[in-house]
Amino acid sequence: MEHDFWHQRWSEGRIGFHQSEINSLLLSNWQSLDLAEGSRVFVPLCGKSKDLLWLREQGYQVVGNELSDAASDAFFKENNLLPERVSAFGYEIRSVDKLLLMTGDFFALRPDHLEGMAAVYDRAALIALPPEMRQQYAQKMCKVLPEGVKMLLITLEFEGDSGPPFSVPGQELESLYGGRFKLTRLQESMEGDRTEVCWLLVDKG
Ligand SMILES: C[S@@+](CC[C@H](N)C(=O)[O-])C[C@H]1O[C@@H](n2cnc3c(N)ncnc32)[C@H](O)[C@@H]1O
Repeated sequence: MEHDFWHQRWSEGRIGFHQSEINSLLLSNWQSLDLAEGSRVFVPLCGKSKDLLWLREQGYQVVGNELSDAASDAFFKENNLLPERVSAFGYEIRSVDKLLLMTGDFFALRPDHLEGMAAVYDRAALIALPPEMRQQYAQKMCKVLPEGVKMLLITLEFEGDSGPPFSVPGQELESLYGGRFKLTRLQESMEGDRTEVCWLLVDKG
């Protein structure tokens, strides 16, 4: 999926994926990760998700990554947060207490960018990508994430394959992440004719 596709969606406000409330599967399943307060949590392809704020409120150090500068800017403005801003490691970085947002390409991330990350929260990131990019995305994740990391992953399952969003069934997740992680299907909820599925991934170590 080309960068221009996402830049255009943000500039035209075509962001139907954005939720005005905290994701309910996040709320009911996050405790399964059993993370210590203060742990570092990575939120890839985060848009301007309010889930970032909820994670911060739980006492974690939250690091988001988003391609669109418009999305990052909107996140801080809409939540009345005044970030410090620097350009570093090829990313535009905005930060406030316990929350840092790296604006730039996910696929350019390196392991040192995600040092000490204890967990990942992926909602609507993997399902935003077409099949060949999902492979690259999962490979990149496995390359840059430190050992012992856990992940809460929220996917969609439905008939049809013209996305985004794309349906990502359990067998595909197993082939993408099963080499490194043990996958557990925690919960699902119906969203119209789509099923939103929440997975726990634990590093096999
Ligand atoms: C379907 S949205 C999900 C946003 C967010 N996770 C949420 O729950 O609202 C996918 C997001 O990924 C961003 N994105 C797409 N390609 C990216 C890339 N290569 N690097 C970083 N972000 C990217 C898009 O700009 C978009 O905001």
